Amino acid sequence: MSTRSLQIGLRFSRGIFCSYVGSSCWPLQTTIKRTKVTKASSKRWVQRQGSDMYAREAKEQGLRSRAAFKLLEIDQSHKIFKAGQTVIDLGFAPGSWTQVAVDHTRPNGRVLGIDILPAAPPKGAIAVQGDFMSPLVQAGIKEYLENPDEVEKRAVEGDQTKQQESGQESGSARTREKQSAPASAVDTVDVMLSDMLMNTSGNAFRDHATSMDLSNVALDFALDTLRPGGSFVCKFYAGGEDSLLERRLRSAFDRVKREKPAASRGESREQYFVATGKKKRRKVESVKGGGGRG
Ligand SMILES: C[S@@+](CC[C@H](N)C(=O)[O-])C[C@H]1O[C@@H](n2cnc3c(N)ncnc32)[C@H](O)[C@@H]1O
Repeated sequence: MSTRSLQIGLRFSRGIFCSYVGSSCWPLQTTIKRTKVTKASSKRWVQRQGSDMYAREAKEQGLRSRAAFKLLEIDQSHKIFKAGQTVIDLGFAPGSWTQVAVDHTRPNGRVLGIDILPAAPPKGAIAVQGDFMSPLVQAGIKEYLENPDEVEKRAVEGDQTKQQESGQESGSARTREKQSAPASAVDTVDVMLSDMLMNTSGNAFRDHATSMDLSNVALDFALDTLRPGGSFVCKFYAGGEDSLLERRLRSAFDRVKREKPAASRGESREQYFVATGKKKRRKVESVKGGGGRG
């Protein structure tokens, strides 16, 4: 195992831009452990991709990954997307779900991707880099949702002035942003997607626990920000506690289904919850058993 530190800041970017929100780069020092990718394992991965029809088709259609086909199948069955919707895509990188969301919400849709890793958003989307488990990152997303036009404008302005700013200046801006980050809920999101998962460790218990943490925190955020009637699609790594997550979903949404799309590899324990028809007045406090660890 090799350990590397990454400086994670809350940065909104559009296309090839990489802009700070105003001057708010909140440096959250995050240590990410990475398993060394050996030559043999990367060769096996390349071979598998080559013989995989979804990977081939994704390449042909200009989609950033084969994962797009999972969301396309889910949308075909559950009719999640409509023109003009606001969509949040948690764990968006490399961005094929975001591409599907942009395409299916035209015209006038708005798609925001969040990922802990740096990645340029697909055309038509905006992205923020940060650890979604951080309350500061969640506050930044809520700030965006409360006034997306303003934040996008500031992102462009911030990009123009960023190069002139010193580290010290962004430190004081950070304090201002922390103080002004809104805590209020904003019911403006139509669809919340979460495909978040780091590389699995091979330890089924640990991978399941990590996945439940991510899913519960994503659901808490969805309860705060989804409109009544909104939809939540969430990847999870199956295991003993997924029935608790399902129970929470059932208390907050009219319909909840487990899905294993054809493009999801048979040997993988990943599945998806598709929850549609968010009930009115279902907030975190009324839907017990949340992650709440953020
Ligand atoms: C399977 S990939 C998503 C693929 C994506 N849906 C697509 O179609 O291209 C999972 C992503 O979740 C991200 N992720 C995992 N944990 C995260 C966290 N705590 N905050 C933000 N992103 C996270 C990973 O960095 C990774 O890019």
